[in-house]
Amino acid sequence: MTAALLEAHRAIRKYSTTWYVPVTTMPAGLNEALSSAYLLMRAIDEIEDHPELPPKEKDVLLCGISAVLQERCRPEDFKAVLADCSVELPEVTLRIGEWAELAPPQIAPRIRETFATMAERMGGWALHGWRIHTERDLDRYTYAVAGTLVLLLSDLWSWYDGTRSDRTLGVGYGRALQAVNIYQDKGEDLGRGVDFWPDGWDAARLRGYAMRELARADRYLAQLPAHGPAFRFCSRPLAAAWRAVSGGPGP
Ligand SMILES: CC(C)=CCC/C(C)=C/CC/C(C)=C/COP(=O)(O)OP(=O)(O)O
Repeated sequence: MTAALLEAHRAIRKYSTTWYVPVTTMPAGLNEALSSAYLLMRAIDEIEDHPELPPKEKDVLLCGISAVLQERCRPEDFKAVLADCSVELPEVTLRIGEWAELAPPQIAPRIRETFATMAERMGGWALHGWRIHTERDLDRYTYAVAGTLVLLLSDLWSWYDGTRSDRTLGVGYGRALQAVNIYQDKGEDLGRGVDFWPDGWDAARLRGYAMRELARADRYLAQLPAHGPAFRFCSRPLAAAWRAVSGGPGP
């Protein structure tokens, strides 16, 4: 294992109880691609969630990162975007150039495309104060920050060993996991002034939304080759998501 990949795994361990094992146990090639993807996601997510950054500045930083991802991804260009930030940013964000370089060149542009688009959309959500009033708003948010990740995952499985997967069900997998996070993190999110719950929704309604998407995620998983890397990557986080919503108020 290269020093760069080892560093990436250390960074993932700091942030994720859910994804550390799935990412770091993947075979060579997929491992670098998924490590790069996870850390690019975390790097931009830390800007979206930052408690002290003003919304306008979040949008400027996220659109600046998006632009560099659409250009040559030079580490110095990421540094220039982040240099004038008014608050201290976490290491995972400051090292975004390193994470972008980890991706294998044959598939790197596909990974960068996901995060170029995601960063721009996140900037818009932050700028407008995450106005999530209806189920359609929630659909659009869960698509932007998680559904599109599984579209990327499906392309990675296909690139790696030709694994075919259902991208419609894949969007459900992403939405499900994001909805479960929103279900679990309500107090924490409200504490920093962000409300992802559509107007008038109670726990039973959000849990119903999550369970409908979890059922799609189950079908996504069931269609993957048993015991292949894609199946192994997706199964554990999905089981954890089901556990998180089991036993709560019914839909
Ligand atoms: C390789 C890669 C991009 C993996 C992510 C795949 C995926 C479908 C993510 C859904 C979005 C989500 C719930 C992220 C939270 O991760 P987190 O690390 O905050 O989760 P945790 O707090 O539960 O550990």
